[in-house]
Amino acid sequence: MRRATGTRLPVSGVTLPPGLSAATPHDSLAGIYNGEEFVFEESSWYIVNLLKLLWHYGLNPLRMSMWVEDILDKFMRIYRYQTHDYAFSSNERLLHALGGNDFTRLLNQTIDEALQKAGFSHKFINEVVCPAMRVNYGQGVTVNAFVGAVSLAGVESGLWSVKGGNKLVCSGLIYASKAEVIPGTVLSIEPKVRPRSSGDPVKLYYVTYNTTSGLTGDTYDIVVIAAPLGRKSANITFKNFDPPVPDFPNPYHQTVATLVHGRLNASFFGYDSSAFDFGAIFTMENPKLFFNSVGVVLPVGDVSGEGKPPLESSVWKVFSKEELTKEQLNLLFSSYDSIKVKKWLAYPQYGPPEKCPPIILHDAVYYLNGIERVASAMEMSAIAAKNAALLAFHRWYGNTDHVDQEDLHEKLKTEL
Ligand SMILES: CC(C)=CCC/C(C)=C/CC/C(C)=C/CSC[C@H](N)C(=O)O
Repeated sequence: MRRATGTRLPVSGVTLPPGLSAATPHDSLAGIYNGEEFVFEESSWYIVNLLKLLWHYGLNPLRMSMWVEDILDKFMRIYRYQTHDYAFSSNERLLHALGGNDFTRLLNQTIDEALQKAGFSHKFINEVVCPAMRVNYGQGVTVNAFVGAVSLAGVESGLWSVKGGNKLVCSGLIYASKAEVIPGTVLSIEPKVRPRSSGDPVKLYYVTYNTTSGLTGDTYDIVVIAAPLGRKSANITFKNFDPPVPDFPNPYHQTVATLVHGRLNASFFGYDSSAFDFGAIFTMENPKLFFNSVGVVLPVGDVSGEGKPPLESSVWKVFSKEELTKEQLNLLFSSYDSIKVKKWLAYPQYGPPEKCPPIILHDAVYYLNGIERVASAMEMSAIAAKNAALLAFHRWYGNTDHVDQEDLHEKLKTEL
């Protein structure tokens, strides 16, 4: 793990000051663009930045950090609960155990409503909070307030990145678990009851999957689904379930990530190329804008700045709702030599009040991705996975004392 050099809003340095010095010559600056002009341009001088922030937004940035920190402090309780093997049978219960009604309320209101109630200014919400939602979740301030808080945590300074890419977390976990991976696509799951000469019959699930060698399958005691369910994502048929697996609406939001090796067009942003040193451009809501953010992709771990390519020949990551047309690319870049486009259903389409999909789909069928409706992030998926493992274990052995326990915070305070 390395300190992240990625997407950070210019307001985030306020809580963790990098020092009263100028940024290194290789440090690129962030700006907030409203579709016509920059409403905020980061300065490479910490003190100038601080004064600019105070001038534009008063104490809102500092208060925002404190607001997020307060939620984060309560959220971190989950690691303690899981260390003590406690599990939750629904995402709402998990959330309630961490922050009580304050947390469940966050699911039922927008980040806009929550921050307005907390006294943040419209200007700050539109110019700072909205761009953070757009870069992280491709949506505006109508997302639920919990994912809003996660998104704001994601633009603070002091984050860490995985050297080599986040995909190493998945391969590392598979390796550590010694799991045998069968490459293929799951098509259906069906309960099977196997009679036993002595005692109760064994309840199993037959999972059918398509592999390179054709259609095949196997029986399992416990099934854990770790892919978003839906017609456009994991299209799994639940055959002959009694009771049937409930249908739940699960809309996902399309995001297009375009990686471009080239030169950003300063004049598109109304700048002369010699004075244009933005490495991250966040955007406000504007129907005329065809992208959500543009940011330079930097290697993880190179804190010295040495080895970083000059901004003019960098790799840029553009997030947009739709695939960029040739005309749009030519507007945004004065020249480019290679492009990679990834269109995907990256996270839920958020819209409070949010109802989370169940974790338990059947006796021993568990579903992890419901937690994405609370907030979609790899940290959340890791928590959901550990919760499902603990839950499956406790339900298998009938340990009711470690499932859906109330007042865990108080209980663990006195236990330790
Ligand atoms: C409750 C709070 C404030 C934080 C929970 C901890 C957490 C999940 C932190 C993640 C912060 C982060 C890196 C957010 C970026 S947005 C997610 C990103 N788009 C992704 O796909 O992972």
